[in-house]
Amino acid sequence: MPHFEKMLIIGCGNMGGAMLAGWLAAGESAARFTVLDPQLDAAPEGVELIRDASEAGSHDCVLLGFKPQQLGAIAPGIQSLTGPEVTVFSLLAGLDRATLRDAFPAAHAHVRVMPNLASRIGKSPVILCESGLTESEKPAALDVFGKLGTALWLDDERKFDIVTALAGSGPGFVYRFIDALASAAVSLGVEPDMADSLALATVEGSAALAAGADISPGELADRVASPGGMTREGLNILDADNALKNLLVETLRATADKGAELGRGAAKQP
Ligand SMILES: NC(=O)C1=CN([C@@H]2O[C@H](COP(=O)(O)OP(=O)(O)OC[C@H]3O[C@@H](n4cnc5c(N)ncnc54)[C@H](OP(=O)(O)O)[C@@H]3O)[C@@H](O)[C@H]2O)C=CC1
Ligand SMILES: O=C(O)[C@@H]1CCC=N1
Repeated sequence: MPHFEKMLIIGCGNMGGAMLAGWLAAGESAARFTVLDPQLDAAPEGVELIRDASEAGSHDCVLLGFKPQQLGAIAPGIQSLTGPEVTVFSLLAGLDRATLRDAFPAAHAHVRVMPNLASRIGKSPVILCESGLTESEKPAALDVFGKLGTALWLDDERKFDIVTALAGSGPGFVYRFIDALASAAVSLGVEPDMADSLALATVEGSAALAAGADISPGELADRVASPGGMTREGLNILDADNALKNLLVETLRATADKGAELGRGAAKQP
């Protein structure tokens, strides 16, 4: 029997909505999905939208898409949806597999999933860490989430918060960088509209080139810097005392620390 044929998405806001849009854009049938979300205005065409757990039909997996801080309040009301035939996929940042097992003890398997908002356009990394899947279900899970971009297993769960910071939160940091690049140009006299559009086009083209290149981004940076030319002077500012790298180490550390804090908060809940 095929695995993960019918998914119930519980909480379909920014992230759940981006994933659902990504699956539909990838050609998945809308009939495979039901959304449970009390306030959501509408679900995409053909996707069933229910407001209460009591309205749910059958499904073989749920995708938890509400906030980690809501686990204690929501879990008791969805026990009946997470029985022994159902795999729990969780987007809840910071919440480990043990917490998911405690919250949904009857479920068949528990899988942490960390995508990002580029799921909407099929270009998200998706990190998975499982407990309880059978050998035939593992590739099926990779296939489902691989439709949103590039899915991969992380076996060492201790690294989940840091890869969440990198790949889940990462778009936030990249958007901030694009904004800062444009804003720096504005402060040096470039018109705001032109600065915004040049900064975005530069990051888009650079990422696409790096994705298709057979050399690393570090080497590509050196290729941009013509010997004796302009770019090296700018790179020297970013590289001095590892300024940019150190800033990003702090950025990822603070982000991952918050994941651990969210995890401890959820583990304390009754
Ligand atoms: N945003 C991102 O880029 C990423 C988010 N995540 C994870 O995804 C999850 C959701 O985050 P995000 O999408 O940003 O948050 P949102 O607030 O946009 O989405 C949460 C959704 O859950 C709904 N909800 C609230 N209460 C219930 C309930 N009782 N039953 C069902 N649904 C409910 C909310 O409705 P309402 O708005 O009406 O309260 C909302 O639609 C989090 O766990 C986060 O860690 C993971 C990776 C990236
Ligand atoms: O900010 C958050 O908590 C979520 C997790 C990763 C991205 N957004």
